[in-house]
Amino acid sequence: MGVGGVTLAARGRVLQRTFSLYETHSLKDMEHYVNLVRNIVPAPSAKKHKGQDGRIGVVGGCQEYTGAPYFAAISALKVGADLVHVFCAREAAPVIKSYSPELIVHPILDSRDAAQEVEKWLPRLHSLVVGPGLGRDDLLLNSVGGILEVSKARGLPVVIDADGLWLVAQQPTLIQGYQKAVLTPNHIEFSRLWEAVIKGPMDTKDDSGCVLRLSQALGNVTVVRKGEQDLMSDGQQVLVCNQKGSSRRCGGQGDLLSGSLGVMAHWALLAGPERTDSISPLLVAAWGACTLTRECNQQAFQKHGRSTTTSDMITEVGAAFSKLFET
Ligand SMILES: NC(=O)C1=CN([C@@H]2O[C@H](COP(=O)(O)OP(=O)(O)OC[C@H]3O[C@@H](n4cnc5c(N)ncnc54)[C@H](O)[C@@H]3O)[C@@H](O)[C@H]2O)[C@@H](O)CC1
Ligand SMILES: Nc1ncnc2c1ncn2[C@@H]1O[C@H](COP(=O)(O)OP(=O)(O)OP(=O)(O)O)[C@@H](O)[C@H]1O
Ligand SMILES: [Mg+2]
Repeated sequence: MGVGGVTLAARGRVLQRTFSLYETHSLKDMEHYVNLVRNIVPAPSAKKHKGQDGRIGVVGGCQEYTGAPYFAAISALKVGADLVHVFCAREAAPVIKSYSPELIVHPILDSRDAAQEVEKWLPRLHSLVVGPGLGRDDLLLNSVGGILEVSKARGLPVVIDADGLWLVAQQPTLIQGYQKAVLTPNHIEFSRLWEAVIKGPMDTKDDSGCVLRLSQALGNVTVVRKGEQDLMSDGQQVLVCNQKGSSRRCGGQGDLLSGSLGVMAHWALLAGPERTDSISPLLVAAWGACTLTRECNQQAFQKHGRSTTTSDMITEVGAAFSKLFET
C-alpha cells in the first residue's frame, strides 16, 4: 500500500498530513467528490441557447496523428459541450472532418500566423485543450507557444496534454504561475516535466508528494498524474481517483480524459469555489474527468474485453456520465 504525504493549506497555515492513499479514497470521500462534480454540471434548461454549456477548442492534429484530437474533441461534445473547434495542421483537417460532421475543423496550425488565427476565435471559446496529436514539429510547437500566450492573456482555462506537455517541458515559463492551466501527464510525461522543473531525483515511494511538489514548483498549476490510480494536485491538496477501470490500455484513453476535462474545467470555473466546498474547482473537474474516463473503460471492457478500443469507450460516455453524475 502506497503512502503519500499531502499538504493542506488551511486558514493561512500549512499542515502536513501523512496517510495511506487508499484511506483518502474512502466511500465517503468518493461520495463527497461525486456530489461536488454534480454541483458543477450545468442544469438542463429549455431557456439555454447553443453554446452556453461549452464552446471548447482542441489544438492538435498533424500528419501522423489525427485520432488523438478527434478523440479529445468528440469526448468534449459527448460530455456536454455544445460546440467544439479543432485547430490542426492542414493535412490533418480533411481526415478529422471525415471522422465526424459534428466537429468544426480549422486547418491553420501550420500557417505562419497560426497564433493570430486562433486568437480570433478565442473570444468565442470557454476553454482550450492543447496537445493531443500535435506532434513535435518546431513550427507547430512555436505556434502553440504563441497560442498559449494569447490564451493566458485572455484568462482562458487550458488543459495541456501529450505533445503540449512536451512543449511545456521545453519551456516551463509558458505556464509558470498560470492557475487556469491543468496538465495531464502520463507516466513518461510526468518524468519529463519533473526533470525540466524540479531537476532532482523523484521519490518513487511518494507519488502523491511528487504531484504536490510539481504543482507547487509550477506556481500552483493543477497537475493530474495518470496511472494505476490518478493523482491530482493544485499545490495545496492531492485528490486520488481509483475508480475501477480495466486492464485494457489501448491508446487514446488519455485523449478522452483531456477532452472531457476541457469542458468540465469550464463548468467548474463557472460554478466557482462556493459550489466545490473547499476544493479548487479545477481539482473537482479533474477528478470528475478521471472518474468518467475510468468508468467508460470499465463499461467498454465489460462488452468488448481485450478488443476494447477508445472508440468503444467514447460510446460509453453518455451512460457512464449519467450513472456517475446525473441526479
Ligand atoms: N490515435 C492517435 O492518433 C493517438 C495519438 N496519440 C498521440 O501520440 C503522440 C505521442 O504520445 P505518447 O503518449 O506516445 O507520448 P511519448 O511519445 O512521449 O511516449 C510515451 C511513451 O511512454 C509509454 N508509457 C506510457 N505510460 C507508461 C508507463 N506507465 N510506463 C512505461 N511507459 C509508459 C508509452 O507506451 C509511450 O510509448 C501524442 O501527440 C499523442 O496525443 C496518443 O494520444 C494515442 C492515440
Ligand atoms: N494501470 C492503470 N489502471 C487503470 N487505469 C489506468 C491505468 N493507467 C492509466 N489508466 C487510466 O487511463 C486513462 C489514460 O491514462 P494513460 O496513462 O493511458 O494516458 P496516455 O498515455 O496519455 O493515453 P493516450 O494513449 O491517450 O496518450 C486515465 O484515466 C487513467 O486513469
Ligand atoms: Mg497521452
